[in-house]
Amino acid sequence: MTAETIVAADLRINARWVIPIEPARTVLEDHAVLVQGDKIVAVLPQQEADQRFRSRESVNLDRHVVLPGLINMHGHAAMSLFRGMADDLPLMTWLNDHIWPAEGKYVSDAFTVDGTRLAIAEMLRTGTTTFSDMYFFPEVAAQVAHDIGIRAQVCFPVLDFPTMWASGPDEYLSKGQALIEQWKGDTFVTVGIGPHAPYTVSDGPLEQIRDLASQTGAPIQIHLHETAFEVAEALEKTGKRPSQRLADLGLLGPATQCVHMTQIDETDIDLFQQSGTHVIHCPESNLKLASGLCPVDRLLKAGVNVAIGTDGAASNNDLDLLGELKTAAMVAKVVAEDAAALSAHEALEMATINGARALGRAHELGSLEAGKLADIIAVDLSDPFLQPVYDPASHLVYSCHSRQVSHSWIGGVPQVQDGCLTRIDVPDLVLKVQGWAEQIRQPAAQSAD
Ligand SMILES: CSC[C@H]1O[C@@H](n2cnc3c(O)ncnc32)[C@H](O)[C@@H]1O
Ligand SMILES: [Zn+2]
Repeated sequence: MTAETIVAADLRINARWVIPIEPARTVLEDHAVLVQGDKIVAVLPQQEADQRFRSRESVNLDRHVVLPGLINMHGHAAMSLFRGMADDLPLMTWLNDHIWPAEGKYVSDAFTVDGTRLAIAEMLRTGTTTFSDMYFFPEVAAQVAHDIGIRAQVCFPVLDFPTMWASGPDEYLSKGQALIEQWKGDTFVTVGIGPHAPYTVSDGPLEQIRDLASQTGAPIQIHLHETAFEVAEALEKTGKRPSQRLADLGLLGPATQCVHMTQIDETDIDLFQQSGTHVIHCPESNLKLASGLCPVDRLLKAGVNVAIGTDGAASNNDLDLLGELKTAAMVAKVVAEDAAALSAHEALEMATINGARALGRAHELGSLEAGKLADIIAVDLSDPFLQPVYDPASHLVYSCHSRQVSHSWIGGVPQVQDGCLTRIDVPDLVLKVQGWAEQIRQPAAQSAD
């Protein structure tokens, strides 16, 4: 018998429970996660780790559950500066009468720096390690995410009409193409194409988007079938459901992520299943704007990949993915009329491995397995009101609050330690956010005088 070689590691995380996501629906007890550089090298029982590894640093999390970092697949990060500005409105009134005028007035590169930092601070603090963004000044959001060290899919916007970022489809696409080139090969930032919605982007630009995506491999993310009105209006104008129009234009496929999908019939399910298109479910935004609800259970049973997103903080009104999971699980049961629909483990898969699949990064993200990137979070289950703990997966989805996220590492780098952000100066950020709020609040204050 030969003595086993001792392997060096940078970091050892000892956890009371580990939910690795792969293998599916597994809860490991008293295991260790070993990290070397930016990757996981082993997930194994602590006693075995004692024999096989020597680690430079050890973190003992003996009241915690450790799992892969969460993946928030849809949002508009800088819109955090509009949180609570226009509530209790349906989608088109919210957009036409409140959000789009405010964006025209306030959104700039400086707004995007501070708004994106605010969103990233909230997401990191609540367990997200990768997010997808669709907003103006994507070059700014990409740089902010990269500098902080959070992973981001940054989708540059495309609309038929001019905005503060571009004068029309040709400029959106040429600026976006330059961004794709700039970030090629980066481990933190990937660039996607973000046609806003079928009702704001016409066929010509959609065809250009299809060609750019196939030339570059860039993913496409689009708001789709958000409301019954969107589908009815499209049927009236084009004779087609928006999903069919996108399919006919060649836009559906494994690199396409469709956000919302509250209106689904059997033809949509067939299109998505056959093309490998992903659905991004945003239940809280759909509830708050009274848009409708995505039938997640039906889609999952049909083999469609469903990931989860918060949408922006102006329609949610937070970026807390654990909270979103609870909502998703509750709503899925009512929609399916089945209490077994979307179990706690399935909900956790939506926020981890399914997000990684939608990003085309399941080989390196979404589970705690040797060889994958060390994007790891820990949630402290010692709170008296979390006792007893029979099943940590149940607690994560149904009982925890995001403040119980205690630690987070991205590529092995600590981002949250004992509940504190390590790489963002929060007091300084809050001062800047208050400065924006004073400007944005001004018109209401004047009219009240
Ligand atoms: C093209 S940049 C993103 C654009 O989308 C707007 N937006 C935010 N939330 C939603 C939503 O739920 N449906 C449609 N559009 C949305 C945002 O304000 C930007 O203008
Ligand atoms: Zn959105």
